[in-house]
Amino acid sequence: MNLVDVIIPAAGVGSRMNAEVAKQYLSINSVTVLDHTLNIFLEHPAIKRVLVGISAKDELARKSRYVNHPKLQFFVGGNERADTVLAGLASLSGDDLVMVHDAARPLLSSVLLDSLVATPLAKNEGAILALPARDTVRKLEAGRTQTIDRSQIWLAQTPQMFHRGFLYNALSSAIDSGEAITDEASAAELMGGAIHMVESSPINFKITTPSDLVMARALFSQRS
Ligand SMILES: Nc1ccn([C@@H]2O[C@H](COP(=O)(O)OP(=O)(O)OP(=O)(O)O)[C@@H](O)[C@H]2O)c(=O)n1
Ligand SMILES: C[C@](O)(CO)[C@H](O)COP(=O)(O)O
Repeated sequence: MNLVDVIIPAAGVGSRMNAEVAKQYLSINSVTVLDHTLNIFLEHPAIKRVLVGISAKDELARKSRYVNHPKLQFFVGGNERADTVLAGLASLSGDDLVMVHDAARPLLSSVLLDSLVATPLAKNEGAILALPARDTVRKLEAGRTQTIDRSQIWLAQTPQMFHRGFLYNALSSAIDSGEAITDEASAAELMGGAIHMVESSPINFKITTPSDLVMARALFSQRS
């Protein structure tokens, strides 16, 4: 089995959630979103270490129920998600496999994690969970619509897995060149890296807005 380090970017402010605290600290069934996410990785046998990127001003991360877990470490993140991930990569050494997973995706299943971990990766490749588009896809530009061939459209999720050295170089280069990148695969593509798409589930959605939190709470209630 591949042994993998995980970086969890959790240094965002959650502006689209518009809540009193950053969304990773909102509660679902009395457990924070971050702790739900940590639980998935801390329980998984393929995971070596879990590195959580938090804001320099964070006063809540160390209240985690896993704060003393031997696999868990915190580091200070950056202004953008990519800066947080890069800081996490800089705190690791070697070229082992590393995964990046949003703190705000607490509904990842261990079965999907197994599928990703089992994906063989060359040094300049990546593997990500992604969801094929199900609905008709339409582009709206300058008031005109155009229907796009949905068979080629995949919605990127996390985790996203790479060899550490390749991802470090790809993210550094994308940040230095001022490219606006929202995930690791975008940076890898800019370096010519091939990305394996591992088919995911809509349940692994990201909690972004208040309606996502409602759905996540309903799904967790159904589980318990
Ligand atoms: N500087 C940043 C910005 C985001 N993230 C993290 O990246 C993940 C995905 O980002 P997103 O959903 O955009 O979170 P926020 O930036 O917090 O939300 P928003 O864009 O609504 O402000 C989240 O777990 C978030 O905490 C991070 O670690 N460092
Ligand atoms: C990485 C990501 O979750 C993939 O869907 C996403 O791109 C994160 O940030 P966003 O600002 O919500 O696009």
